[in-house]
Amino acid sequence: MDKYKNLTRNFERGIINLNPIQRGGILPVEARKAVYEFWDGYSVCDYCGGRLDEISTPPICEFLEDFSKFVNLDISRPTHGAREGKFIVMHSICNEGDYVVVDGNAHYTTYVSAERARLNVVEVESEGYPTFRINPEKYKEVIDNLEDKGKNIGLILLTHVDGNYGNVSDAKKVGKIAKEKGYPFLLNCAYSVGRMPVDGKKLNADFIVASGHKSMAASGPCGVLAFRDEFAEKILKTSSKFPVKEIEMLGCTSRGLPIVTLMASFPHVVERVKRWDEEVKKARYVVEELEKIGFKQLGVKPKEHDLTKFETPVLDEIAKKDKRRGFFFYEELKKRGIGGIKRGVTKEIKMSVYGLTWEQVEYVVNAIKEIVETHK
Ligand SMILES: Cc1ncc(COP(=O)(O)O)c(C=O)c1O
Repeated sequence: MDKYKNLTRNFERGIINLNPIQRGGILPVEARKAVYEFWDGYSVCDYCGGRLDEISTPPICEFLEDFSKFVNLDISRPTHGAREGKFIVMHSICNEGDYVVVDGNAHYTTYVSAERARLNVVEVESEGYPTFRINPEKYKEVIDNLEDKGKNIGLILLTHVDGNYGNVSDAKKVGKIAKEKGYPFLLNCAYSVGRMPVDGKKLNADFIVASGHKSMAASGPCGVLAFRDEFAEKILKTSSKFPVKEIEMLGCTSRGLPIVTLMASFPHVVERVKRWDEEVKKARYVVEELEKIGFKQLGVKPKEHDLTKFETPVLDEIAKKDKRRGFFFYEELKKRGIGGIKRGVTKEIKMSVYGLTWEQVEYVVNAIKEIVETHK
């Protein structure tokens, strides 16, 4: 039992963390304070009248209304994350064996959600190396092809910002195609809602899934599913035996600390998305500076999102000579108080400077330049 004593994160405090999946989930002070109030199990259930989304102390009910306005859709429900939101939509609005059309950059959780809902998945391939761009027109081709074969299409899904290249896809166009063809359209906003402004109706989305721990400054796991009124009947169907309980939510989803941090961070998140242009400038600055030392940005150029993937042949060359091999980069960064880059990997790296101050961004860029210059 000793292994459970004094659990620590084993991640340096105060380190600048460049891991893209973690940068959007850092809690502001207000949310950290809420942790101390709500750390017990079922801590949001003190005044529950039977359903999570109707709780007003703490203000979950109002939060869901505020969130719907934030993403400009009609109804919202808490989830445990983006993946659970995708599964709920697939399971409630599709029929077993239906086809889901997804982009070639879709996250693995899109595929496992579809599998769990017993659906088939067809991909719209990206344009491949080096941009990996998703061409909205290709959705039309894939849909036509499925229709010609007499297949039932249940859902069109697009990853708004993918987790590999940080490409911002043209949701509005894909949504328009889905609408013209008469299919519901789900936008996976795990990497967008909470970082950048997202307007569901403007983007022609019927459903948006968001991730609290990835992009809304919340503890994991939590997220939100927002959708249009017309899908309420299917998504919010209640149990015949327990008429107050929504089946797709298994009664209640996030019922403790994570949803509290999501709410406590919400004002901070609402403010930070207004500064999105500045975050994009930071990402472009990083690309401009690191391409000077031989890094090559993959994905669409110029950057429109903080998640940035580089090919790094220069690091690979150094790794061949350095006795620490691929680990030299991680170790040199660590010495300089920087973490979050995968250990031992030198061919390609993924990073983000989202939410760092300009001073920190410059520090990171200079540290990487110095490591390369002094080791090559
Ligand atoms: C594009 C994308 N969608 C979904 C997810 C999963 O989000 P969650 O953990 O909230 O289910 C990720 C995680 O990396 C992602 O990159």
